[in-house]
Parts: sequence; structure tokens; C-alpha cells
Amino acid sequence: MAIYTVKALITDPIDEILIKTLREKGIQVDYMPEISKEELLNIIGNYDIIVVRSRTKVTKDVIEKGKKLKIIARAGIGLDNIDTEEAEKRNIKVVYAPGASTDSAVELTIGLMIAAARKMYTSMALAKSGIFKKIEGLELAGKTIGIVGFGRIGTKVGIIANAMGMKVLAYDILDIREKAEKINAKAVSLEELLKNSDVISLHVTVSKDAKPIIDYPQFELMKDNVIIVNTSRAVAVNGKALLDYIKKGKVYAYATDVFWNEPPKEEWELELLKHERVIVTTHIGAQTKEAQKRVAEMTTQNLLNAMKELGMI
Ligand SMILES: NC(=O)C1=CN([C@@H]2O[C@H](COP(=O)(O)OP(=O)(O)OC[C@H]3O[C@@H](n4cnc5c(N)ncnc54)[C@H](OP(=O)(O)O)[C@@H]3O)[C@@H](O)[C@H]2O)C=CC1
Ligand SMILES: O=C(O)C(=O)CO
Repeated sequence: MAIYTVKALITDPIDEILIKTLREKGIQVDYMPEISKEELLNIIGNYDIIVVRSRTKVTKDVIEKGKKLKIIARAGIGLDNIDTEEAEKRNIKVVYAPGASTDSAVELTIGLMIAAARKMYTSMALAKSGIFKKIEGLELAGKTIGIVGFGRIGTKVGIIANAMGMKVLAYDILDIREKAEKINAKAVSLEELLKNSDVISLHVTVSKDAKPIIDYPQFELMKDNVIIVNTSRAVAVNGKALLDYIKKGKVYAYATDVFWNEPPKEEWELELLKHERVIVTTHIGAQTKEAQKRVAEMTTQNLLNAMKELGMI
């Protein structure tokens, strides 16, 4: 009797440890980190497993064509690029790597907050062009940060902000009163947070068709000169509303690691991207050597556990 070989397709760049471990287990691994959606749709039917990061969108049509699919592995946290409902309907397991990149994402968040407050991007650009001019910013000590989404990343951002002398407000859909108290933060409603924060930092998880948490009414509640930091997902904010409030001068700066389209393509996105008070990094929150190694290790382990559970190894 012929022995069935499990086939895994990896469609985004990933640390080699995942590929090596799967191959050692006798799994056929095809590594196509730049595959197009069209190509993916053509070949997904041959695979039992797909491993992605955030570039590949595992949408309903991909899952429908993946007749053999048993596991979708997301080497990261956000599952917004995966149609998890469709996967569940078809009994396809979804595994991911919660917590593996927390420290890197926290460090980038703090960096973006300081960069926004001190207009570092403008100052650095001037310095590079030989203009040594003083650029005035804002001091963060004594100011209030409001953290929306008080999970792994949000909580650690709160601890560091507190150590910098900031007051910390936190809002989450879960009851976080006890957790907040432990780190000298205050759990409040979203409304109270928006009204009282000098810096608002977003750390929520979102699903594939999530509605913005920060929309026109929420911008209206904010203090003037608010700094907004977003290392979670762009869709947590209504981008067109943001552009309006940036232009009106109500928002001092928007510092983000995530965009609605990556790369941006809509006209309003390009206008935001070019705005001098919008600071953008290229979705690098988890992109450190250390975090990527941990992400690959955790994804590999969770993938192997799922395969065992399904009797695939
Ligand atoms: N820029 C980057 O490269 C990276 C980005 N991320 C992103 O950061 C985000 C946070 O990650 P992490 O801290 O690990 O996630 P966690 O799940 O630990 O924390 C997210 C928290 O937000 C809560 N939440 C969800 N929706 C809302 C809402 N509408 N209002 C208030 N709270 C809400 C969640 O509650 P519940 O559990 O009930 O949903 C949870 O408590 C994710 O979106 C992730 O994708 C993470 C790593 C790197
Ligand atoms: O893990 C995540 O959610 C990220 O955004 C990094 O890929």
C-alpha cells in the first residue's frame, strides 16, 4: 500500500526552522513566499497544510479550492487575513503563535509614540539634508496614555508608559479591572478613555470584517492635540475620518505600523501616508530576529500538535 505524504505549502517568508522541522517529520514542504493569489488558487488543492503570515489572504475562495486542507497555520497573531468562519465550517484547524512577538511589538509601539511626540521623523529628515534646526515636540512624562485592547501587548505598553511617568487608562471588551490595578492603570469606558487621553494606543485584535472602533464620533470625543499610535490593525480606525481630523489639526500625530492596504493604494490612504504628521513603518512590529525565531518555533510546535491530533503524523 502506498504511503500518503502530507504536503505543506508555505506562502510567506518564514524562519527556516519551520521548514526544516516539517521536512524532518517527512512532510513535503513547498516554499513559495511570493506566490500570487491566482497561482495559490491553482495549486492549493494539492495541499493538506498552508502556512502564512499576513501577506497571504486565506479567503473563502482559497479555502473552497483547498479540498484537502486540514490545517491553516498563521505564523503570527492577527487572524484577520484568514476566513476563520469558513475554516470552521469545513473542519479545518487554524493554529497561530500568540505571544511570540509581544516584546518586539511593544518596543515598536513605544518607539512610535516617542517618535510622534518628538517629531523625530521631521528632525531626522532635516538632519540628513544638512539642516540643523530645532523642532519642538511634546514631553510624555505626566501625560495620560489610553490603551485600547489590554491584552498581551497593551498591558506591557502600559507598564512601560507608567515607568516613563505617564498615567495609564485602559479599555477592553473583557473585564480588566483587576489586571489594570496590578500595573497601576485604571480600567475605564472607551468614552472616558477618549476624553482624557493625550496618547491613544491601539492594541485590539480584529476579525476579517471588523468595523472601526475609532470613527467620527470617537474623534469628536478626543482631546485636542491627541497622539494616536496603532500597531494593531489599520481597520480599527476609520482612515477617512482620521484624515479629516489630522487636517483639522485635532490630531497632533498618527504613528502607525499598519495600513488599510499594504502598500497603500486608495487616494485618501496616499494622502495620509504623505502627511507630515503621519508616521508610518512598514508592518515591522514582529519583524525582529528574535521574534521571528519564536514565532516560527511556536507555529511549528502548534502545527505538529494539530497534526498529531488529526492523526497526520
Ligand atoms: N504590527 C505588528 O507587526 C504586530 C501586530 N500585532 C497585533 O496586535 C494586536 C494585539 O495583539 P495581542 O496583544 O497579542 O492580542 P491579545 O489578544 O492579547 O489582546 C487583544 C485584546 O483586545 C481585546 N479586544 C478585541 N476587540 C476589542 C474591542 N473592539 N475593543 C476593546 N478591546 C478589544 C481582546 O479581547 P478578546 O480576547 O475578548 O477578543 C484582547 O483582550 C493584534 O491585532 C495583533 O494582530 C501583534 C504582533 C505584531
Ligand atoms: O502577528 C501579527 O499579528 C502581525 O501583525 C505580524 O505578522
